Amino acid sequence: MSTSTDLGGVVVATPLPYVADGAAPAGLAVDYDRYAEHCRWLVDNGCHGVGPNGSLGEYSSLTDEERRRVARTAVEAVRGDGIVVVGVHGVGWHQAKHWAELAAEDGADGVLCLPPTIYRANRGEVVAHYEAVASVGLPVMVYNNPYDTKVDLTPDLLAELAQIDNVVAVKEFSGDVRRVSAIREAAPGLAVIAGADDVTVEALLMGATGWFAGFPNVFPAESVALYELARAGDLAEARRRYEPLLAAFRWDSRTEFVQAIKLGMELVGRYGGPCRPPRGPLTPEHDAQVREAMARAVAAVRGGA
Ligand SMILES: N[C@@H](CC=O)C(=O)O
Repeated sequence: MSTSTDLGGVVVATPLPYVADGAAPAGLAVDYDRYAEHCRWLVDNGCHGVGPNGSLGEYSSLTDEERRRVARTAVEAVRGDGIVVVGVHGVGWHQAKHWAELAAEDGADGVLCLPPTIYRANRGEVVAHYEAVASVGLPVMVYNNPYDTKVDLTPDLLAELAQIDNVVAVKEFSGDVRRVSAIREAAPGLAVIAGADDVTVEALLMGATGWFAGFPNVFPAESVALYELARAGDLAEARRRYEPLLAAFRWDSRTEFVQAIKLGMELVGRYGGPCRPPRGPLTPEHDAQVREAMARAVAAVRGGA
């Protein structure tokens, strides 16, 4: 169990299981029971928590009612055995703050928040956005994803955000592993969380305290083992286990990451299922690439390679 106040550890960004239902948006309803079972399975396999309503959780395809129920389902499923860090991304501060208030009411341990998602906010606007979200009182993990938001939370800007009460961590998704050291220098009190699967070991070796991304949905126990090896500085063993996983892990940063991770789950016997439109299925070429990457990863995990 994690009691981390910096929202560290292996916290899994969770996808949603949909089932056909003509009355639901796009004919696909969230299967809450299956989602609860998945959250529980992750913590039972050693993960330190779950992150509902991130981009992997297709939050932007949910109705408001669904979005809240997903967060509540996660809290109820893992309560006491892991942390729940709810995605509260919003087009502006009002929406993000609203979702943070609901997360607090529902018993979340923290929130994950992008900068305003609908326009390229300037520095002062980014600070005001996080002040509003942090005023709710839950620990806040800011989310640097300059590909989706067009706002880069640079080490210098993070140093300013770290001054805000309750801002405790950054999920670093830029892909630039140099950022880990730069952030630790600029904002020593801010926890750096590896935000993309294929930079995890590099980031953990350089002082990141968590891993918040998607492929632990496929390989939870192995991810926790890898996390512990990297945190302990066992580079040789971490690299031996990490390298066969990397071709799969790279899909976490690709446009079709949701579909790829759901296919990865199917390939290890879990339920993945479809995505809500406009996300479509993988092309045959991408499908084959994910399967090939997964075959290598699964062989390594099963063979202990
Ligand atoms: N970017 C994803 C996590 C990555 O797998 C999210 O925020 O949900």
